[in-house]
Amino acid sequence: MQVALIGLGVMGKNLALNLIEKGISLVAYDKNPDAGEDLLSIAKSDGLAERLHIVSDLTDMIKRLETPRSILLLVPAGELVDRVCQELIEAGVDANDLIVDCGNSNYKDGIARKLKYQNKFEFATMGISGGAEGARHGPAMMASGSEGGWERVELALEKVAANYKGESCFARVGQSASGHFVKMVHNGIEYSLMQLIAEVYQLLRLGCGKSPQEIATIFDAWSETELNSYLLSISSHILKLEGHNNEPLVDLIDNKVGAKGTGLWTAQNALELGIAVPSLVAAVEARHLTNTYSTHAAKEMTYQTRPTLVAQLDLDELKQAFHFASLLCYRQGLALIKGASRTHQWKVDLAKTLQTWRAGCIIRADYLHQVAQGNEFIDALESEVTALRNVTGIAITTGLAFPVLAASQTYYATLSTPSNGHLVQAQRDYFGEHGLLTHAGELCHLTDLADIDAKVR
Ligand SMILES: O=C(O)[C@H](O)[C@@H](O)[C@H](O)[C@H](O)COP(=O)(O)O
Repeated sequence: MQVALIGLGVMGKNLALNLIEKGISLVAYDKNPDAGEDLLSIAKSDGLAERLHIVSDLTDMIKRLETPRSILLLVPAGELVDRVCQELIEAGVDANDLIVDCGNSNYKDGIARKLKYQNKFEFATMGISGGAEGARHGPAMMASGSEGGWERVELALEKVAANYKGESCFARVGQSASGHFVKMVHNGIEYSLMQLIAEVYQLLRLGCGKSPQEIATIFDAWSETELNSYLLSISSHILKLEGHNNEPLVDLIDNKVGAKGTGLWTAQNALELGIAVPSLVAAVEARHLTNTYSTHAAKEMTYQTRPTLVAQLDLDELKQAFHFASLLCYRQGLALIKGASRTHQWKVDLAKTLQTWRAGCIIRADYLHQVAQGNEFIDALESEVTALRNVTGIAITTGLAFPVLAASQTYYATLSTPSNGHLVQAQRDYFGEHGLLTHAGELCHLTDLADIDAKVR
């Protein structure tokens, strides 16, 4: 089996080592020759170099590849993807060749490129998750499209991808650019889970006066249960890191949170599609808010722990609330994927999607089998519904910020309690003249509708 890989940055280099380690013959290229040299020296020291060919230009790459060719792109999202595609066309790719964009590209670009290159080569998309570690030892791979070329490479990628109980975390999840959409939503859920863990940490640290070490101990205990997840484990490890004077390393990190765009796209697309994902949107806004005040101002902010509050907070109830809110983050993400798939006729297979998230990716968690059981399972978790309500209530009274916790509680309350939409509709009707109040009047046989017409000026 032979594939090519263009882009030997952190993800590309590690995926290259994974591919050749799994017995795949690889032709690799990066416009920065040092990246190729670096990869070759690592491959040599790992005894993997015999299956690796570093080329210095794309024409040489095209010559070396058996036809039809399979080429993976791991270059930064945006116009660079098109520049490389154009260079590959000039280098001689043909209509039977498969080129897969594996970066964090916007799915809308994927749809456009599929049309743009349809007579030049087969363009496909695949989301890869797991960071450097995942790429090296087994990432999650969310592929999409019905291009004939997939048959040629999917066996190899199934081997390269993470594996969960004998099943590969490589799958073709749906049509067209749904692979990038699913990866985008993966990242949207990632943002919300990271923020949720930070909010539980904040409640325990500032709300209850616990030390990072004590919070790490609580997270470790939770990791012994079905709450075990990659993000909880790394958070516990981070909170245990200390300097020479036992100062928590986490305290030396600036509060300003970065973002490369996939979370924002998730929020934007959800609003455009009319699908509510408040926990995922709240996580994006929480990052934005950290950038609205200066580092100095942040340092000036003080907070006094309130003993009364400490007594109220039950750790087991906190664990239940965290679990439930986490499930709701996935629920919102899956609802968004389902809605987008319907709108774009992508036929996304949610079971396959969840299979790709079982291992290797950033949002992998032991409770994913519960997510797979669907909303009925979540709705049956009555004690956790109460726990989320109670903990959110206590959290709010601290005066600290809990955007994802509160958004998750509000999301579930909106789905499970009577709506107040009728008044909003009546208000819209009042100044928008949709005839709703008049119709309501007629329904209850009001003969004189003067009261309705007597509008407030
Ligand atoms: O699944 C993954 O491997 C990660 O999600 C990866 O894609 C990347 O780390 C994110 O893009 C981070 O996003 P931000 O930089 O926006 O936090």
